[in-house]
Amino acid sequence: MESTTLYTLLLTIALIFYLLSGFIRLLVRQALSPLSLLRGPPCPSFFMGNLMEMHDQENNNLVAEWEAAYGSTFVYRGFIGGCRLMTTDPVAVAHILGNAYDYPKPDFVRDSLATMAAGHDGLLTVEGDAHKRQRKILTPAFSSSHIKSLTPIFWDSANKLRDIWFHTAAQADGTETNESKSKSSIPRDTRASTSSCGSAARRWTPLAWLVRFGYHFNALTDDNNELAQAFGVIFSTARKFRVMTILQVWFPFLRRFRRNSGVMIRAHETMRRIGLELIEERSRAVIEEQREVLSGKSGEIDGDKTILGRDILSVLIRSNLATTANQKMSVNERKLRAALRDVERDLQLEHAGLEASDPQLYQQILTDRLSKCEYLDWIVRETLRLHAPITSTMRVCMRDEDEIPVSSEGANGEHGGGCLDKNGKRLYGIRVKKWDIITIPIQAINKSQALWGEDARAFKPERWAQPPSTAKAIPGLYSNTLTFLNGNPLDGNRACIGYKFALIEMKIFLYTLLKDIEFRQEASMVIEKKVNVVTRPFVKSEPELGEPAAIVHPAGLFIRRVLTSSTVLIVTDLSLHRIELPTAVKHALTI
Ligand code: HEM
Repeated sequence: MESTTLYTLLLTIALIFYLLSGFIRLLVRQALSPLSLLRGPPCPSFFMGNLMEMHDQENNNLVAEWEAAYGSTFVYRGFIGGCRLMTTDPVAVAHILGNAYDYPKPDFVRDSLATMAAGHDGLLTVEGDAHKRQRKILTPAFSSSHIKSLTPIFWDSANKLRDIWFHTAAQADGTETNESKSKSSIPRDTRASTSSCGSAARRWTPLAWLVRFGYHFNALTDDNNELAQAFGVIFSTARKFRVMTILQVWFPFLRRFRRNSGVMIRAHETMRRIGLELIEERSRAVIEEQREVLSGKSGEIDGDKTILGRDILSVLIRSNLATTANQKMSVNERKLRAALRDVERDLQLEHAGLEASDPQLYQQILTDRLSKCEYLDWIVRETLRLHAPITSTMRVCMRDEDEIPVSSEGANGEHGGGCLDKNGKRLYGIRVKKWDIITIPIQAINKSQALWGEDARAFKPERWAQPPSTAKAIPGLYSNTLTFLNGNPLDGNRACIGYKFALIEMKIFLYTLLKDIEFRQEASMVIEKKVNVVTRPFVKSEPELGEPAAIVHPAGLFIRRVLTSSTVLIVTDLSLHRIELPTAVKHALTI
């Protein structure tokens, strides 16, 4: 054989081997994984494992069925039959989530989150020291006192959304008059169709987030807003089941050939540009503000006074700039003032006419009352338990080897505790190796009958009067649910940083919308869940609507304006939950 031919042959073999090496490594890793000893459902496809049947798991009880058949800890199959651990065992979950830096999100999950919206350097996607640093910087912006100062923005947003619905409802029926543009004069018999509410509601979620960072309100109503269009592109391409997507998980070079990548890149560029503009604009304003304080032209920086002072970005920029002792002291001062203001407000509440004479103060007291309203609180807890917007999360073991402990006392009602392997041997620790993938089924744990009782899948706010003691084992940040992930981290905390934000915002939105609008669902309307970055309701019976319509995030509440019904139907499941106004929201409405 000629030497050039030989070289060409060797080069070709080396190239093929290089291209296949990732694949071969994956096969070897999967074959050696101790997870292959565990039980689990049959694998319907060599190539896709159980992934196809899992695609609609938000709308069926697949994980619960697997749990009933194989116990709380088992394996399912991923790409080319690789074993992935799935566990609803609270002890195992606490170990995995509690050691967040040894069990990070797998590379393909981070890449997909980054591509959607989070960016490669965002808090949601970075790991290790970079995460620790970002979390430390961001934490002050999510403190209770700061969230309290942000509530006017939530109220403004809630009112704005309500007005958009009023407006589109009136437009849909051609009944809009100058008068009907105002809240009080919307015709009572106008019905907002899902389609008419669709575009405004679709735009609402991502843009409302930006408002928290100081983005202008007009974006919510302007159809041609470039940021709204960018979000539209990103959200419409999220989570579509394609073989190519699975291949991109394991062969990163294929990620270059993402569909719509040109459009996506432009959408990302728009988001980035507007984000940077916002930062620049806020930085200028904060620096100017501080210059005035230092020159004595104005008093102490009081973050509560202006919209500028209240948005998250300004707080972050301030905390980045706040290095002098003088400014640090002002935080204590602000706390003292806030405490004194609270006392004053409680007193003023006793006076009639406060809403008219001092609407802002009234709003603040109202917010306080809302957060203490027991029944509203139960509704929110129960909605978040049954309808966690993030239905599962994935982790990968980065320790060379580890043994994940499992409950010794029959987690989820199993006899004898532990978990059974393929040979019927009882294990009290699950051996895993580096790169083994783990799924934490948040929704299944939140709805587990073993942990929550026989009626676990029913929407029952009253359960919160006395939650079952078995549910206390769930290592959740909030209400013994995993909705916001872990509450007892050992090394690294990847629990939701914004959960208090979400809770108060949900209450304000519920209050505002329920106060002014009546709701019902037509019997023919079928609502299911659809994952588009987060899980949102989707009108299955009206597929022409495409994307989810008329949705209040994050409560997962689908609403439609109706005539004269005196009841409110809250759609939190495929079945309806009829809640008579006097019992469901009376406390909130009569504050
Ligand atoms: C009902 C509403 C919300 C739910 C159910 C929710 C849930 C979650 C969950 C489950 C995670 C962990 C994701 C994972 O590691 O797989 C998370 C992380 C996070 N959430 Fe939320 N979230 C909500 C609202 C918010 C809000 C309002 C904010 C901010 C204003 C926020 C900011 C974040 C951030 C920054 C992280 C990343 C934290 C980290 O990795 O250190 N979330 N959230």
